[in-house]
Amino acid sequence: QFLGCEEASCLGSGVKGIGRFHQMLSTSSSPLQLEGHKRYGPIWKAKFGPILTVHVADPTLIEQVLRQEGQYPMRSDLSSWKDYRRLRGHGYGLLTAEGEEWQEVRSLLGKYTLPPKAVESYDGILNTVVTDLLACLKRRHRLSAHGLITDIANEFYRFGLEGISSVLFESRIGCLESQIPKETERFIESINTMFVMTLLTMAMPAWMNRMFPKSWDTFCQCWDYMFQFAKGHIDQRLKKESEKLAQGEEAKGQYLTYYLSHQGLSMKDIYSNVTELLLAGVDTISSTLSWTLYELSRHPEIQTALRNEVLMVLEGKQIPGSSDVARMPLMKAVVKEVLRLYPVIPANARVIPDRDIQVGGYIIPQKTLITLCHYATSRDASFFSNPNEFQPQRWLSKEHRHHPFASLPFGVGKRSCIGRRIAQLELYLALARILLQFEVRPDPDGAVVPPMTRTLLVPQSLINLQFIEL
Ligand code: HEM
Repeated sequence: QFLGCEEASCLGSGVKGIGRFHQMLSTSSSPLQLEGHKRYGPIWKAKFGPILTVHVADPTLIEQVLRQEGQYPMRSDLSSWKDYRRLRGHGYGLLTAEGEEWQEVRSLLGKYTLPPKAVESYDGILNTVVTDLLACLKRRHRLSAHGLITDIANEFYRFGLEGISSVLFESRIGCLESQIPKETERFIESINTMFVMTLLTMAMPAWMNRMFPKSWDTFCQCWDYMFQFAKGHIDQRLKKESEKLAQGEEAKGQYLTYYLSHQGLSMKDIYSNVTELLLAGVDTISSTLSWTLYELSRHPEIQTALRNEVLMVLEGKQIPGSSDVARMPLMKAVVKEVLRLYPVIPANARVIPDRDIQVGGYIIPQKTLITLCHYATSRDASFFSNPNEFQPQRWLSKEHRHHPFASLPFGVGKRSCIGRRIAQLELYLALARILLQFEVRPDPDGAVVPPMTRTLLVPQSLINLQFIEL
């Protein structure tokens, strides 16, 4: 149910006094954003279950919100993710922490995830993960009829989990081996179910969650497993470290868990941060990689141009490093374009906890959940010509500048994605080597696969691709 903004110049009435803002990152599905924008223009109020939220679907207005987000930007003041942590007595990780607590961890982690120099150092370990991904693809390729690999996202989930684990632990956890560890499968399943349950628990008022606790219970069980998985790996890794030290060996690690544990963070906070980083590194990578190959398979001329770019930069080398991918403008444009069309997190959110703000001539009262609809803006013909077409060249042309807030797949500002540089490096390293080994073609029987929202933006049906070995 939508309430058009034109009905009131102030969005205050009815917005104040809502008890629970469950939203974590997004309540707004992609079709809902497009429909809302079409019916009501760039700003409107809408209800999702018990949550009343102001939607903003114009880059200038999104910029206005983000410029007023304050010292400690907040995505939501209450969410089922936070409820779970309170219930179990867990700490908050970077995704869920707020205020000074958030700022402290953000500054600490940011030192190792944001400066390009710091991120470059992960290329060695990430390349070992890419080597295993290629072995996996070759195994599947050999066993398949006509090189058709079905459900490509499934291979990339395991790649995402192994990739983020390698950065967190500087060691490998076996997600890409031919015998997939049961715990890996269960971790990935837990993430997927948790996202679906996030939507269900948000759509119901709190009393309904108490009366019909199945969704809430399943949601908690998924988180329990994710925390348990992370704790197991952290304990194992830190134990190895202390054994090394006991034997007089130098134990200077180059991995995120090491940095966190040597900067005075409590074990409780390390567990919650690592759990949330593991979660953040799986679907994001898998989805972006799947959509990239899907689009490249449908645009063979762009695929060939990208392969040529990789070949030219590598000059006969087989394995690119971070300095090589930094010299691949088409690669960067392809990933940017994929994230414009398929932003894994299709809407972002902000709550300004302590003051009303003015946006596009409306007053948005403090504590209102504001949904930033960047799926809608990035498919809006006013900001991108042929908005539904895959045209990476648009990012390379100097004449066509885009509004800087029209496509924000990683968010922007102090609370933006802290893993974006790691994610980009991982995607570039994987894509470069996949394209050197394979030509990727669409599923011969395959229809168009549209995206849909399940908290995250996911393919509506499986993405199957034909791999031809080069
Ligand atoms: C294509 C890949 C990715 C995309 C599109 C993406 C997108 C996003 C978005 C939209 C946000 C919210 C930003 C905001 O509120 O302004 C976010 C936050 C975050 N992301 Fe990512 N992400 C990706 C990969 C990763 C990876 C690989 C990691 C882990 C290394 C990661 C860790 C995080 C964390 C910890 C936050 C919370 C930051 C904070 O609250 O301070 N992300 N991401």
